[in-house]
Amino acid sequence: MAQKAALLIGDIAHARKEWTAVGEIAKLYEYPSGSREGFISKCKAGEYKDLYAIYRSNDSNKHTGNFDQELIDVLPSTLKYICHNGAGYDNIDIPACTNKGILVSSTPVAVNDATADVAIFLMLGALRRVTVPFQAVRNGKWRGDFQLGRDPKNKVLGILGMGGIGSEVAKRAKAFGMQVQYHNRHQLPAKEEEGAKYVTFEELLKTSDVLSLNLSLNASTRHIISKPQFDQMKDGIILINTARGLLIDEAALVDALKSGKVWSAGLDVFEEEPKIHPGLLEAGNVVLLPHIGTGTVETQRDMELLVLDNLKSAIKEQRLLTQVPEQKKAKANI
Ligand SMILES: O=CC(=O)O
Repeated sequence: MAQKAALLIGDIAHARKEWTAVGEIAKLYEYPSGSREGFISKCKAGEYKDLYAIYRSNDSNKHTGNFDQELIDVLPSTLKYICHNGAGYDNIDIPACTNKGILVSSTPVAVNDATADVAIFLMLGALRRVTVPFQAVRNGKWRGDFQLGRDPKNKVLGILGMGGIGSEVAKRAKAFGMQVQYHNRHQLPAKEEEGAKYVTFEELLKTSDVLSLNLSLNASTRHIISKPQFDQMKDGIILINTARGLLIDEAALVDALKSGKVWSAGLDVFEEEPKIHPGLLEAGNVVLLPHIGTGTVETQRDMELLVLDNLKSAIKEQRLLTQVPEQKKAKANI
């Protein structure tokens, strides 16, 4: 039987040695950088005609664009697995992959701690409205227009999306003396609830002092926080988003910040990254980070190793370790 081939798109920064070792069980290709057109023409020219598995990442999306229907159509028919580096995979058309018999994995769990840490960092920053004094001290104005902040203690934290990251946010928030409640489509078993109270989406909006978004982006969650949801929230709510920018209608958020409905916000993700709505850049009550939730050496290495474990398992055992849930029932067309 011919040797299977694996393609790395983009870079591996922390597990290069482990990627090279995959060469013992597969032929290796790399597409380190380039354009979408360049990648599509290589596929069309049959350069990867024996390809069995791909390693790609949210970061390498800049070299290929989204793995949408157009791109999936030109991938070689020998391709069976896409091992994706990222907890979010909204840049991959999963139904299109399933239809072509391609199975996809992502990197849940490995991202949980680092992303939850950034959610808490943003929450504390938003509670203290840190942006104004943070900029003032660097500009030689000492505290500038400093205003008093708020304590997390005794505040109600609402978590929308209590998966791996949401649970870690809940654990950390309890250490600050917060009361935690959450909403998911289904209530979790008690042992996975981290002592948080299950409430409806409406109740979450109406009763949370701080709202943290920890859910994935898909067609049904796009703009899940928009004007009608802001209208239901408590006046002076604090909003934290470390998940995906498109969960929030940014223009509606800017209005809600201006009106005081939202007292402050902490954002690591934006609707049209790397563009940021000018109303957010101007607002002194918003803490901004440039999508660095998983940006630690330890987490990046853990994520890369998990992708490689998926890749090796696909090559050796025709099985993914962390297959995306939408595909759990799909079978590889092997
Ligand atoms: O945004 C980060 C990720 O999806 O892992």
